[in-house]
Amino acid sequence: MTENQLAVSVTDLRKKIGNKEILKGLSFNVSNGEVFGIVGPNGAGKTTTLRIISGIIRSYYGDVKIFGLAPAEAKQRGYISYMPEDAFPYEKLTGYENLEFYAELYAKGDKELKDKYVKLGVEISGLGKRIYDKTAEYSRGMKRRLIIARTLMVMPKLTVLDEPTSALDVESAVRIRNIILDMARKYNMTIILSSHNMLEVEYLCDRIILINDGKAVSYGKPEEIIKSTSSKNLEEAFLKLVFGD
Ligand SMILES: Nc1ncnc2c1ncn2[C@@H]1O[C@H](COP(=O)(O)OP(=O)(O)OP(=O)(O)O)[C@@H](O)[C@H]1O
Repeated sequence: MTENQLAVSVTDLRKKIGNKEILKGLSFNVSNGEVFGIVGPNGAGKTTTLRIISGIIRSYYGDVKIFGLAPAEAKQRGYISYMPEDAFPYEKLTGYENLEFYAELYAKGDKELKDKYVKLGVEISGLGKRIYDKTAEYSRGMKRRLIIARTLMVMPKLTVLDEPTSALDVESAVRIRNIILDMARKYNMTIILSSHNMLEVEYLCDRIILINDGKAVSYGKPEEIIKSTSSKNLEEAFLKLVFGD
């Protein structure tokens, strides 16, 4: 793989908070146009890794490059659109106004570009006329659809989604997964997402890194990991790799 096909490269990433080592030497890369999953149980270090990649946590050891740039620089240039796990819309605004607000940040005064982002956001959200209601009146699933639409509509070079379907019912989770897959296929987007749902990443991701306690347990295509551990699915592979079940 040549350098310019690489969207993200992470080499020997380490992070300590206080005396606790949270990331213990993670290495992986993500190519352009790939949907990549960071998977692991609660507390494995997924959010910390995503926050470093997104340029939010700036102190760490190791080397991280986003399209050849330090994450903070890539963030500053507007290359990255990041959805935190606990992201919520502004409840006093309508869905449409929420999209306008976020579009403005990325369009930086370009009215035509802003309108293009908002139009795409409305379409991605699939909220129909409800987009003009105050988001305080939305269900949890509708709020998440709006937030996902907001994150994707600016067509970033890199989209980072922290647990996009956590705490959603089945119907909402399926809708969100379909949005992610549709956008990835239609626009060849580069997306990194985290999840503790092994079956979800098996469905969504081209390649994954399985992490536990800040370390990589496995890395590659889901089907290869399943095959190499003689498992029925990724969940079973994970249990074997971590607990030797
Ligand atoms: N600011 C902090 N101070 C102290 N410990 C922290 C801090 N941030 C994260 N940690 C610890 O680092 C470890 C990894 O946390 P992180 O949120 O990255 O994991 P995660 O895989 O995203 O977990 P979850 O699936 O629960 O969101 C956890 O043990 C967490 O308690």
